[in-house]
Amino acid sequence: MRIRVKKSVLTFRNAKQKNERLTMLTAYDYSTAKLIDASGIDSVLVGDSLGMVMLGYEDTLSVTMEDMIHHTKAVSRGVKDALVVSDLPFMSYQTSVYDAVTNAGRLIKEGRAQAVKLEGGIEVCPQIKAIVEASIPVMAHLGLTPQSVNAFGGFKVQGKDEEAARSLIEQAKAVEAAGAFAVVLECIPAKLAELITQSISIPTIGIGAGNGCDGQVLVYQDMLGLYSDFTPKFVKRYAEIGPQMEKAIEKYISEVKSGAFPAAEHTFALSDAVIEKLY
Ligand SMILES: Nc1nc(=O)c2c([nH]1)NC[C@@H]1CN(c3ccc(C(=O)N[C@@H](CCC(=O)O)C(=O)O)cc3)CN21
Ligand SMILES: CC(C)C(=O)C(=O)O
Ligand SMILES: [Mg+2]
Repeated sequence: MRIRVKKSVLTFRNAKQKNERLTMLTAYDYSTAKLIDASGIDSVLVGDSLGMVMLGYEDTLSVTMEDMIHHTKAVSRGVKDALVVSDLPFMSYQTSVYDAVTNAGRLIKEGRAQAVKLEGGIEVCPQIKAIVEASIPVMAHLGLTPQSVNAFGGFKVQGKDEEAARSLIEQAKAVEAAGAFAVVLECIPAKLAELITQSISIPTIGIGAGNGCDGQVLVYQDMLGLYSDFTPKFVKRYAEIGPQMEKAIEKYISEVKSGAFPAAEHTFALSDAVIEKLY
């Protein structure tokens, strides 16, 4: 049996010191969160990617605080051991330090997350500092920050030239200094992610950032073959659950049509005495 231990920001701090890799997956609902937690994951992220994989939007920009709270509540009810981190959605923290602290507080108080994540570097350091001062742990997020999709002109790899690479190293140092307990590095060259990882003392969690990070995160639908709108290069498919679901559903349809389902064992009986009276 797996030994189960409640994870916290200390798990993240200790992991970097001990050079142990951290594991993180997204979850957006109770049943999936429960399953992922029971597998022994360190952290569950209620990502604003839910706008795409759960709600069918083309990007994450339409996701609201209400969406995030709704899904964070469900995930928190399913998780016992993992650290639950919840994304602050677009325009819930960019507008002001006040909005950032208020909305971070809602994800903790109403959603029952244990930490929040927000996108950006130096420009959001006042927000990171204020949220941390309110005793809410903050995970930062640099590189391909999807809430900037329109500024980037698409979901494009970041930090490819010298200037952009230097800037990302500075941004990582800045979010650490502002008090972030970890930082997601999304879609940046592996060598740059490695350099950033060596340059700061908080753990880096990579997605499309190579093997030199202190941990990894993926969207669970991507790694299980449950999402097919696009498959980024950084995704490894650990299972093909989507096609398995399709096969099972096709079988259900054909068995209902043929009358093979439900069988006797799926059926509730009426006693002969009652049947006799009714007929
Ligand atoms: N299902 C899902 N998985 C994710 O990883 C994810 C989301 N949704 N939604 C929010 C963001 C958006 N992400 C994305 C989306 C597309 C690419 C993509 O198409 N990347 C290209 C690279 C383009 C380039 O070369 O610059 C690729 O081929 O991987 C990457 C990250 C990551 N996040
Ligand atoms: C991909 C991860 C890092 C994320 O921010 C999300 O799922 O929203
Ligand atoms: Mg996100």
